[in-house]
Parts: sequence; structure tokens; C-alpha cells
Amino acid sequence: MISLDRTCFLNNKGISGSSSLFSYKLKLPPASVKVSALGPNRDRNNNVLIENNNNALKEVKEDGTSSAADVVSNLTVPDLDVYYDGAAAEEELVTPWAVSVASGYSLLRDPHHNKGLAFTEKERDAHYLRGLLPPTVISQDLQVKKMMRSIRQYQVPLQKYMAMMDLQETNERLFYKLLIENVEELLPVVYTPTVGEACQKYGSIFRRPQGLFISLKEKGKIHEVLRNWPQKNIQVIVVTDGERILGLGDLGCQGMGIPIGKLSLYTALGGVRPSACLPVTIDVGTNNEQLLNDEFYIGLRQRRATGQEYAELMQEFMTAVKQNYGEKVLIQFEDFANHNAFDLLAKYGTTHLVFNDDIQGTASVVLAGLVAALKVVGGTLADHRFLFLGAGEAGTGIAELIALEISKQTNMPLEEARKKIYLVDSKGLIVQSRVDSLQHFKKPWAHDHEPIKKLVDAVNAIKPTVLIGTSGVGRTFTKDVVESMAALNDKPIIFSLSNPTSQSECTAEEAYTWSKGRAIFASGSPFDPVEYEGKVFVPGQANNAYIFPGFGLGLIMSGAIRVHDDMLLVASEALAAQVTQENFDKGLIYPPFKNIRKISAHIAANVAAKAYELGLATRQPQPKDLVKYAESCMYSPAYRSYR
Ligand SMILES: NC(=O)C1=CN([C@@H]2O[C@H](COP(=O)(O)OP(=O)(O)OC[C@H]3O[C@@H](n4cnc5c(N)ncnc54)[C@H](OP(=O)(O)O)[C@@H]3O)[C@@H](O)[C@H]2O)C=CC1
Ligand SMILES: CC(=O)C(=O)O
Ligand SMILES: [Mg+2]
Repeated sequence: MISLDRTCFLNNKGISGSSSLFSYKLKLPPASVKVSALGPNRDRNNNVLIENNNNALKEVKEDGTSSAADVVSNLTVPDLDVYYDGAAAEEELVTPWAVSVASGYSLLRDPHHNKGLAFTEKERDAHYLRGLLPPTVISQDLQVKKMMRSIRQYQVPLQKYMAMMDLQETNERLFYKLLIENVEELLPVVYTPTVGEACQKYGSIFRRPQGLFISLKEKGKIHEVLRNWPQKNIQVIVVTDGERILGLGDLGCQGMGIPIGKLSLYTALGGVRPSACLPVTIDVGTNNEQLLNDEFYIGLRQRRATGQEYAELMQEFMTAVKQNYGEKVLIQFEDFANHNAFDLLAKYGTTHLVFNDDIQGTASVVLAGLVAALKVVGGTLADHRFLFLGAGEAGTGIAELIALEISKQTNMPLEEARKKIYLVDSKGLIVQSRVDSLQHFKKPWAHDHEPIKKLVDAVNAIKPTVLIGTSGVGRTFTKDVVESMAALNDKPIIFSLSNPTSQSECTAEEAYTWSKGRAIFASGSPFDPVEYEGKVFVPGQANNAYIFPGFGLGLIMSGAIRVHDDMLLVASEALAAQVTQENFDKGLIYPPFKNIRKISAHIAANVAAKAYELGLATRQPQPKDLVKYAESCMYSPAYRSYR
């Protein structure tokens, strides 16, 4: 029985108070539904409750019955921008859908529905907007043009960032249209490098909540805190505890910029609808003295909780997430310090749908770049030798996936494959004589070798064909290091993965100049093309942003319940396959971001196919054409018509 109950529904509980709107709850039954009432369209304050509900349900059969799928797919309520998830709807009878749409002044203040000057004459009449807007009506395309012009006028990247955040908070669809259509220009604004500065200054620029802050004060209440978030149908959570924000260290609660930025890419690059995304920051304190002494710091003013206290808060969070959103919600761990990151992944990898972007997403994107680079330098992965500067999450995560791929390609035991890969940490080359004092994730890389302190000496001793920077420390690929790589290799592969730009192990210009134009270079943060001896070199951006949006979409659309390493491998393959001859001709080993939605659809399709193959997918039946299905699932930022 589908019941359209008119219920009082608290909405928009901002920091400055709350307002109540009427809304309808739709309970979806398994097989057939009966529409009992349609109800009036407005509450006593003339707020539009459900737009066009008569129309939405007009396909319901005369006897009042229809399948749940029919009803849902016929709903054209403007903010019901969910993919129809038949299986979930039928299983989750207990989760009602609540829809409320404001009108008049409130509509203009509602970022999910506001269209600004793009409201049509009819909509202005129907929704009490007359007089609240100037007379002109413009298209969304013209709004994009206007906003881009306005953003380009700012010289300071942080001002551009703040303008974009303002837009996200006032007109969400316009924000996403801007980002999707100008992805190469705006990615550095909403993501690395600018998001790093935004986190550093988050206390000063914080205006409105864009994600959930869960601090030690919320211990014992996390289940209720999650319910305070206005959206109920969450599919992806990006969570950080702020301890390793990019290469900028412990930024505590101000790390919130990262989940917000990553989730806006989930929507723009991967097509996951914004209302399904939840940014979370776990605040257990910070060890950053500067922040602790900063009067504008927004987080808990205490040193970080560790051990049992930390573990209990995380456990409560993970349990509450599953209780609130079910077992198919994807939890992406982001920018945790490595002493927690590996343990959290291992602990929750068997009970939750979890993915560590720094360990796993980075590995997948780098493997894709290497596979593409092999088309230029020749040989198989097993023919190459790899040296890393940095043996943390990114370094050991990438190393392990390379070893796994070599092992799969050659049937070589994993331990043998690992011997082709060496890592240097802050104490020097990781070797057997250090094994007892190494963190557990470094131990597999402790090879038999003389200890070496300096990177340049390690390069000359190991003779790598590939050098990868994951140290978080800028300018560590010095001239002698790059020159040594160039002396050893005709085409040295050099990746400076550390973010933001200030922490990059070397710049694109340094890589090309010091290698005399021979390096195959990619970096975590973007660099402009470089002209060297009359030739233009376009550096690639080896950033996990290529992977996680499509990867997550693949998990969601297949209803996957666990992440498996093989999914990372097929995501890599999909990305590498998107590099065209035209890209190679420009020296690129990653495809341009402007094609990212197509790339994400291919990644999603490969990940979903692997989930089905491994028996980890719950969404049945498996769609025939997974690429098309992925594309059809993607959120469109075009305005809806409020008829
Ligand atoms: N491009 C991308 O997509 C991604 C980039 N990154 C970037 O990679 C960097 C590292 O991240 P992550 O691996 O998570 O961080 P971790 O803290 O886990 O690892 C950092 C590693 O670098 C080592 N290190 C630090 N300083 C030096 C130094 N001076 N010389 C040699 N080694 C050093 C550390 O050594 P020790 O263990 O001895 O302390 C540690 O092994 C960050 O800047 C991050 O932004 C991360 C994920 C994705
Ligand atoms: C890109 C990313 O995830 C990082 O630098 O941490
Ligand atoms: Mg990260």
C-alpha cells in the first residue's frame, strides 16, 4: 500500500535555527501499490509540497494499483533526482521517502532547487516568485557563461574556491554544470592544489555546514547525529579524521575541505547525485600546535585521542553508518594518517563496503599511468625496476598493486614480483637490516640490500626505470636525482605524486629540463605545459580523481557489498585503455579530464562487471551493457522544469 501521508517534517535545521515544512512520505511496497490520496499541493504558508504530484502519478492504473517501479519511475518531482533503485526500494520498506519543495523566497534560498534568473515566467507565477527576481529570464547556459566570467576575474585561487563554494550553496545544479563543462579549468579550484589552502584556512572561510562534523563530543550519539543530515538516501560517504591532509600534515577538523571536494568530484566526474553524498569529518583533536593556538580554529581544542578512545569512536561511526544507510553504502577513507589508515581498511574491509582512496585509488591510477607509459617506453611491467620516495599509504599501496599485476601477468610468486620494487622512507632505503623496526606495511619491502641514506645514491644503486614520489615533501627530486634517472634511462618515467603543488617532488619544468626533454612525467597536482628547446611537453596528472568517481559509481550501480583488489586492477585497465594515440603524441599517459565522464563510465562498467564475476554484486539482473547503464545512471545538472 503506498500511502501519501501529510506529515510534519523538520527540514533545514541550520546553525541559525529551524523551519518546518510539510512533506509527503512515500512508503514503497514490494510488488503492488495503491494510491490512497493525493492531497493538496501547498501548506498553509503556500509552500509547494510535492510538485506536480497529480501528474507524477497519472500512470497509476485505474484501479489504483501499479508496481513500485512504475510509480517511482513516473514521479517527476523536481527533487526526486534518484536513480530508480527498485531492489533497494523494495527491500527497504522501512525507509520512507520524504519530499518537500519550498516556494517563494524559501525556494530561492534552497540550493537544491534554486535556479535564480532561470526561473521561467510560468514558474515565477506558480511558485510565488514574482517581484523576488528582476524581470529578465535567462538560460542556464547564459548563467554558466556569466559565472565563468565572474570566477575568471578573481586572481587569487582561494577567492575562486570561495566563489565556487558560494555557488554550490546557492545553486547546486549551476555549480555542477559549471564544474562538468569546465572541468580542466575548475578542478584545480575545487580540488588540489587550492583545496589544500582552503583546508589550512577553513576556520576563517567556514560559512555554512556542507558536511557532518562528528567529534568526541558526539560519542554515544552518532546514530542520531547522522539523522540530523537532511538527506536520507546516502550512497557514498567520504570520511577523514584530518590527520594527513594532502602533504600538509595534521589539519584536524579543518580537513573537512577534503571530503567536500572529493564528493563534488563524485558528482561532477562520476555522476553520483549530490544528495546521495555525505562528507564527514571525525574530530578527535589535533596535534597541530598552530591550530590549537588559533582563535579561529573550528575543531576540538585538544591533542588527538588515540588507542581505545579513537577505535571506539570509529567503531561507533562505522556501526551507525550501516544502521542508517544499509550495507551498500560506500565509505571512502581519505587522508587518515598511515598508522590508522591500514588498520581501518583491514578491520572494516570484511564487514563494510570500504575503500581507501590514498592506498587503493592512488595505486589504481598510477598502475594505469604505468601501463600506458609502457606503450611509449616498451617492455612489460616485469621488465621494469621501480623506486619510490615515500613508503606510506600511497607508496606501499601502489607498490603492492604493481607487484600484484606483475604476479598475475607472469605467474611469478608475489614475493618475487615485490623484489622489483624498492622504497625509500625518511630513514633511507627500506632493507632487511631494518625489518624489526619497520611499520607492518613496510615489512614486505625490506629487501636484501646495503642500507642507503640518500635518494640519489639509491637511484644509482638500484638503477630504476621508474621513479615515484609519494613522500609529501616538495623538491626532493633534485637535479642530481633527475639527471641520474636520465643517465640510466633513455625515457625515464618520473611521477611526482605529492600534493598540493608545493609538495610535489619536482615541477614539470624541472623534470623536462633536467632530463633534457626525455622524462615521461606525471604529477599529483596539475602543472602547465612546458616548452623545452622548442617542443611543448604536456604533463599528465596522476591523481586518484581519475579513479574514485568511476570506481564508486561501479560499486553503487552493481550494488556491490565489498571492494576487491581485482576491481582496482580492472579500473586501471579501463583508464589506461582511454589514452588515445593523439594523447600519446602529446606525451600524455593519462587522457584529458575533459572526457572524464566517459572515462568514469568505462571504469564503472569494469568495476561492476568484476563485482558480478566475483559474486559481490547484489543488483539483479546484471545490465547487459554496463557502460550504457553507467552513463544512464549519471546525474545531470540541467535544471528540472517546475511545471
Ligand atoms: N596523486 C595522488 O593521487 C595522491 C597523492 N598523495 C600524496 O602523497 C603524499 C604522501 O601521502 P601518504 O603516502 O598517504 O603519506 P604517508 O604519511 O603515509 O607516507 C609518507 C611517506 O613519505 C616518507 N617521507 C617523509 N619525508 C620524507 C623524506 N624527506 N624523504 C624520504 N621519505 C620521506 C615517510 O617516511 P617515514 O615512514 O619514515 O615517516 C612515509 O614513508 C602526500 O603528499 C599526498 O598528497 C596521496 C594519495 C594520492
Ligand atoms: C589526491 C589525494 O588523495 C591526496 O593527495 O591525498
Ligand atoms: Mg587523499
